[in-house]
Amino acid sequence: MVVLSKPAVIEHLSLVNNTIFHGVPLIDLSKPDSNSLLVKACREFGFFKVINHGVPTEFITKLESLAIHFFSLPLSEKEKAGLTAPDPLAMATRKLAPMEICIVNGYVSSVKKMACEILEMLAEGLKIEPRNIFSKLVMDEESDSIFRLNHYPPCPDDQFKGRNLIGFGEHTDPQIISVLRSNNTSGLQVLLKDGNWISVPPDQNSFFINVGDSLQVMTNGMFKSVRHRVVANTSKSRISMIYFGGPPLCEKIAPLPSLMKGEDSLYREFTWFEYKKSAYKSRLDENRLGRFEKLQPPCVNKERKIVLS
Ligand SMILES: O=C(O)CCC(=O)C(=O)O
Ligand SMILES: [Fe+2]
Repeated sequence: MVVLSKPAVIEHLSLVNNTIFHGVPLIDLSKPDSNSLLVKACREFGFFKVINHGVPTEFITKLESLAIHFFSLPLSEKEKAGLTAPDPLAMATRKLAPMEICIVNGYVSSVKKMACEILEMLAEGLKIEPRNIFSKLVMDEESDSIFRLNHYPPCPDDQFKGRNLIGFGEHTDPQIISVLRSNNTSGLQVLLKDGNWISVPPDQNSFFINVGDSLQVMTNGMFKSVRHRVVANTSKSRISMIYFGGPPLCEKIAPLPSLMKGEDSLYREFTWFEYKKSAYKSRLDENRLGRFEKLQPPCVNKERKIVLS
């Protein structure tokens, strides 16, 4: 399914931190040490970018032109084409013309292949078997994956008195893995472990990868589902393209026994359908996994006293 978001869903006005971060892990997928670097990035950030990803440039440029065309249509044309949603928070969906289908399919199948390769490299890096333990969920015919195009019109500084507009509120992606790129326009921010939001510089030559909630659960919290948001750009229109690789609706999601090594499971088992239903009912910024966390037994501190609170 292709989903086109409404132009800039503006949630609230606030002062946001615009510190540019140059430390996003960059992983060259063609290098022999990439498996362990992927694991490290998923543990430390839940976010990284990849080069030598194998997605043909032609697929990327064609899709980007198509997206620019969609979003530059006058409102009346968008309405005619079913590109506007009646409710400002709803997503607009529409049927595509055969040529457009060809462009979207080419891009999505190539990006899906890359996402699955990354998931297989992660399994290798974690030394768990089979190699396709994660990727088979995305490869499955019934996989509940989504492809989304977002558009954020420019929000000039003078108009908003130096304040930044949040174009897409903070959240984590619920699926297994997300593959993102933009039209070389800044706006994406991620939350670091130290609690600081940082701006991610755009990069035309890379794909950005997010760990999703389901992968966090399958790794019993070892990999972090990254909290992120988008701040509207002051001068340029931002278009982003995201492929969300998800499992089949009936798939049971739980920590993998091969990764537990005697640890307690942090989450109770749930189906992807249950999680998706719960996530869509909750607020975007909520810790949506909270409802699926297991209550941990009271911890014992160094003096071996039971700590009850
Ligand atoms: O537009 C972006 O860069 C990110 C959007 C996003 O996080 C999402 O669609 O889940
Ligand atoms: Fe997201």
